[in-house]
Amino acid sequence: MKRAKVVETDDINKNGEDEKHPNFLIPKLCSWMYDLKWATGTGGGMSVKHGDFIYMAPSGVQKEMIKPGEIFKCNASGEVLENPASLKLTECAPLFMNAYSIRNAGAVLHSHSKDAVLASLIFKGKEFRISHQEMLKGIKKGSSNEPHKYIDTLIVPIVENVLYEKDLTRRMKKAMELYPESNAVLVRRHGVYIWGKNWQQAKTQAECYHYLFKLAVKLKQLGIEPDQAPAGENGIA
Ligand SMILES: CSCCC(=O)C(=O)COP(=O)(O)O
Ligand SMILES: [Zn+2]
Repeated sequence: MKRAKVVETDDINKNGEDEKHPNFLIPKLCSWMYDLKWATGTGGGMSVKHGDFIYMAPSGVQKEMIKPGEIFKCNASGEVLENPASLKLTECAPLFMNAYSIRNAGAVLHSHSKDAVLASLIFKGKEFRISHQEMLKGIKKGSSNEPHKYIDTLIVPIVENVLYEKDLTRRMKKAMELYPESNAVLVRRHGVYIWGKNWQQAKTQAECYHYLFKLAVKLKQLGIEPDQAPAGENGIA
């Protein structure tokens, strides 16, 4: 028997609205992304699953100013059921759907952060790699509950950019199938898609990935390979 979702009374605002509903969460999370410069110039965005439905932000709007009444409601196949403000659905919709259908994600975001773009450029091939960093522990191995270890090498597949966002769908799917342990796909010269089992995990993993992207760029500038095992480090042991 399906258990009814419990709504915490703390989540209900004075107008009787559930503030943990994606109609409220997505504007809040998009504003957080904007503040981090991950969703400036209308780019980037976020999608959250709630029960049997998938909620997505609109396209081409100021992502830090989205209102609860502007969020799209879709079914599990990504078909739009409600478009309350008659806006255009995000161009990222088919890419967000990859995370739901291939990884059973509960939330997915698309970031245009400069650190993600630079991380996609310091490695010329198909993979971003970094190892021996404490923040690796904040990222799970694929859909499992197993975190990366400090000594593991985190690999993020890189796909080449295309003219239109939706045309990235096939490349992202291919990258996800080739790299089942990754919870992110970098898009060269564009940004990154990151997902998690719920919005909290998508958010924390996104923070860890972005931290590691920034660090890798700096390490490269210092002539240190981000995936190189430590050598000649002689601190107290
Ligand atoms: C300057 S945004 C270019 C288009 C893009 O990359 C993007 O992520 C747009 O997403 P939207 O949700 O606005 O369709
Ligand atoms: Zn984009």
